[in-house]
Amino acid sequence: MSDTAAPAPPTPASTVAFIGGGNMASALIGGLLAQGMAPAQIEVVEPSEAARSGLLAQFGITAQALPGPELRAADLVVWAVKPQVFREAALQARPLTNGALHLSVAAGIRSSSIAQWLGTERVVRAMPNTPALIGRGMSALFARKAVDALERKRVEQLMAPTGETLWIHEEPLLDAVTALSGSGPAYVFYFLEAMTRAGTSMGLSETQAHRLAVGTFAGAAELARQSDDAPDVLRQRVTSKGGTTHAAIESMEHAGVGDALVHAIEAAQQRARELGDEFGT
Ligand SMILES: NC(=O)C1=CN([C@@H]2O[C@H](COP(=O)(O)OP(=O)(O)OC[C@H]3O[C@@H](n4cnc5c(N)ncnc54)[C@H](O)[C@@H]3O)[C@@H](O)[C@H]2O)C=CC1
Ligand SMILES: O=C(O)[C@@H]1CCC=N1
Repeated sequence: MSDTAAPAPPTPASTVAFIGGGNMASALIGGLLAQGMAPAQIEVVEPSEAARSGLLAQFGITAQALPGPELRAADLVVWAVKPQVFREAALQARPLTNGALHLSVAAGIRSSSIAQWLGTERVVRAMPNTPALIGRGMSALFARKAVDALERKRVEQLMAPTGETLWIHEEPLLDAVTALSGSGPAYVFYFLEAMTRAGTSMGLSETQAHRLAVGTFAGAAELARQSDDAPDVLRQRVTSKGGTTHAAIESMEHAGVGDALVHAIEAAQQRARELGDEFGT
């Protein structure tokens, strides 16, 4: 018998695993591939045949219908399933993912529930939004205490191609983030729909109205981003005394549009809390 130790089996390259391969997972996977990660370093568990075909066509990734031993190579597991199925999915994958850092994008589900289901304290939550698909997302991140600085960097690196990130240090605020920026793109689209409807009812074509509304949103948002002035100051600059904008803003104030929007966002926050209560531990 030789006293030379047998060569160690090659260490598999570290991989990132996604549990759930829908919209949010796709946005993150697109970013990882753009960073130069190979499709073979990305594992996806996705029960829907249609979604698996989509992942293969879009990214060249062969997703698995069920969690299997390939998950063991993942040092980072991203949870991109709906809150309603998180617990079941976590309990299924738990024996295969010990040792990994976990990142959840699920709305409402608290990190204490995730830690309990997965049997680890190494849990980060992110709340992204759909502009992540084009690298213009706005995400907030929250890490449990056991997550070290290097692991936080790892998460930042994963999120970087999707847009801006912001760490928050009080987990309950993630429900506010979910309500504001997580759901926020839908509010913008809702306004765009209404503005386009107004345009067509005044005689513009659908295409003209859509282009004018989208261009206005994009330009005004960029102006707000670049300007040192607060939105109310920027608004006042558009609003000539006795002019057209004044007539519109007066009408909106009379209808309570601003307050209604605040109430709507509070309803979203409340729903995020309920999701945590209903589908958490
Ligand atoms: N869509 C959005 O704007 C945002 C969504 N989120 C959160 O991201 C999470 C995913 O949302 P989306 O990607 O929009 O949903 P989605 O429906 O596009 O993707 C979820 C995927 O999970 C799969 N799935 C179901 N059961 C599974 C299981 N047991 N194991 C693995 N995969 C399973 C589904 O087939 C589906 O493809 C949700 O928790 C949501 O709260 C967070 C921020 C924004
Ligand atoms: O509507 C939802 O529940 C998810 C979370 C934020 C955006 N979409």
